[in-house]
Amino acid sequence: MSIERVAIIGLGLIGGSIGLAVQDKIPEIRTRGWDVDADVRRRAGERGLVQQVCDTAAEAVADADLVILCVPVGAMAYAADAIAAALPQGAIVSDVGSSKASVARALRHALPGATIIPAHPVAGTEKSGPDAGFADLFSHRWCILTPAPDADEAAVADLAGFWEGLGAKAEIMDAEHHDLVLAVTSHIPHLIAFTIVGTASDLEDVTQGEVIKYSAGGFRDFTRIAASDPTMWRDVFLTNRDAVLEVLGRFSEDLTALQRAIRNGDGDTLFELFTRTRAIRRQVVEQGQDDARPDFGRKDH
Ligand SMILES: NC(=O)c1ccc[n+]([C@@H]2O[C@H](COP(=O)([O-])OP(=O)(O)OC[C@H]3O[C@@H](n4cnc5c(N)ncnc54)[C@H](O)[C@@H]3O)[C@@H](O)[C@H]2O)c1
Ligand SMILES: O=C(O)C(=O)C[C@]1(C(=O)O)C=C[C@@H](O)C=C1
Repeated sequence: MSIERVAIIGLGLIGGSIGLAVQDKIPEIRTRGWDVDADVRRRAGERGLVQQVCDTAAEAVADADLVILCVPVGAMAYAADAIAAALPQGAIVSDVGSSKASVARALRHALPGATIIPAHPVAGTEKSGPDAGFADLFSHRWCILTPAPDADEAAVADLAGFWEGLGAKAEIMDAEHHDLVLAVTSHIPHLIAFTIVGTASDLEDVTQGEVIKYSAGGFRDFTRIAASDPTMWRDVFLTNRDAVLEVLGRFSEDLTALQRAIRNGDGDTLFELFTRTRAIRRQVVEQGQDDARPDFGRKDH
């Protein structure tokens, strides 16, 4: 089966970007969408995020061969319940959640017998909502598919082909492994940003407003990440608890070692680490994770 009709449930940053990307890059696929929030549905219609914004979830999925749930991970089960009765036989159900193992369990429970192929486009911004999406968000970015070992191979291939059609690079991964890798590369970095911006703001009393006034460079970069959607990130940490706590334990040990090095005047340890991390930055840039965010690098960003 090749995909001809996609239904997008949740029309915020990711759902809206998928809708725009399909219309831009695979226009032969028809797009319908629905969001629980009436204001989002109205704005999605105004922006043309999908060809048809529906009044109900049932109408959106009625003849879809691919349904993609683009809601916060804590809302996946509710979204699955909303489509359950109307889901066509044989349709692929996927999602874009930032954590995978617990979402897959929730979807299997809500949609017994459905063809469920979870996925995670590793692309986003700190913005959210129906005004945030853009068609090139997924260009040259990874989309990690985490099918169960007994998943329908043709459905996995169809979904991988769909994401490649949107410009992404598809990769297959075990869900638990995905959750550990993303805890390292995405979840803990966000937690660090939330923490440092929170700490700096708490220190405003001491610094009398100077943290915000003089924030440039490093702190400013952290504030972009720390501006990310609170609902989304609350749900990520609650659903990827084990992997996040494991990586956080290791991070805390490394931080304590740095604290000791600073206290002891151990410059070699600091220099060695900073040399190593500088080389890692070079590798990341060389591996060409092109940043498709339209405002990336702009002065007002
Ligand atoms: N933001 C990112 O950078 C990013 C990147 C990759 C994956 N993701 C994942 O994508 C998903 C969506 O994130 P987003 O950034 O698009 O969020 P968003 O807040 O921009 O959009 C989510 C939308 O889902 C709607 N919604 C909530 N509950 C619903 C329900 N039960 N039924 C229907 N609609 C519902 C909301 O009204 C909202 O419009 C999350 O699971 C997130 O983890 C986010
Ligand atoms: O670029 C950003 O602003 C993001 O936070 C995107 C990012 C990431 O951490 O890389 C955030 C969450 C996702 O699940 C995938 C991508």
